[in-house]
Amino acid sequence: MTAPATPAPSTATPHPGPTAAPSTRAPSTPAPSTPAPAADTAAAPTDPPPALPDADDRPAPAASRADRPGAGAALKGLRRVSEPAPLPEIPVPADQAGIDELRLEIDRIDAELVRLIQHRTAVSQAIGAARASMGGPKIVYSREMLVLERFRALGPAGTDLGMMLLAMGRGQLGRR
Ligand SMILES: C=C(O[C@@H]1C=C(C(=O)O)C=C[C@H]1O)C(=O)O
Repeated sequence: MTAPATPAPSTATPHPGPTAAPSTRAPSTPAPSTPAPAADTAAAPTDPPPALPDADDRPAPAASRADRPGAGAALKGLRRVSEPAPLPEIPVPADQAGIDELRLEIDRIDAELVRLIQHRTAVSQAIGAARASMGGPKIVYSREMLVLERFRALGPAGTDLGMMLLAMGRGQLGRR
């Protein structure tokens, strides 16, 4: 895929003393097995991942289990850009009007998610294009494992979501 016309702005502010996901995750959270990140958005979720040439440091996927020793230490490689805003409690609506109101909120959330995913994809592809132009690897598994650890806060489906985001960022770069 092509890189975005404008350079992706860097929103990552170095943060001394990262306090990433592990501190908020219960140690007893079951760890689903984490398959290798998908390399192609067009691939069915059940497809075996295609060969991924030019990766610099594989195989790291198997080491993504948060229950392995040192998982928390590994997450220190993920910077927390800012403290997350606390989320409001959502009361169960009492009537149709309340449901309609919450649906509006879902519509807003979804639109923002789509916008952010598009932005993330553009940022990821810009990094990939830069690395390719420097003769570097197309994929950095060690970094991808850190990204997936972040999404583990959402449970097993979060890992799937993280893998889909990684695949979107790879675009053509991840194809054979
Ligand atoms: C964006 C990068 O390049 C690739 C894409 C990643 C992503 O979308 O998060 C992570 C690692 C790399 O495989 C990067 O190295 O940070």
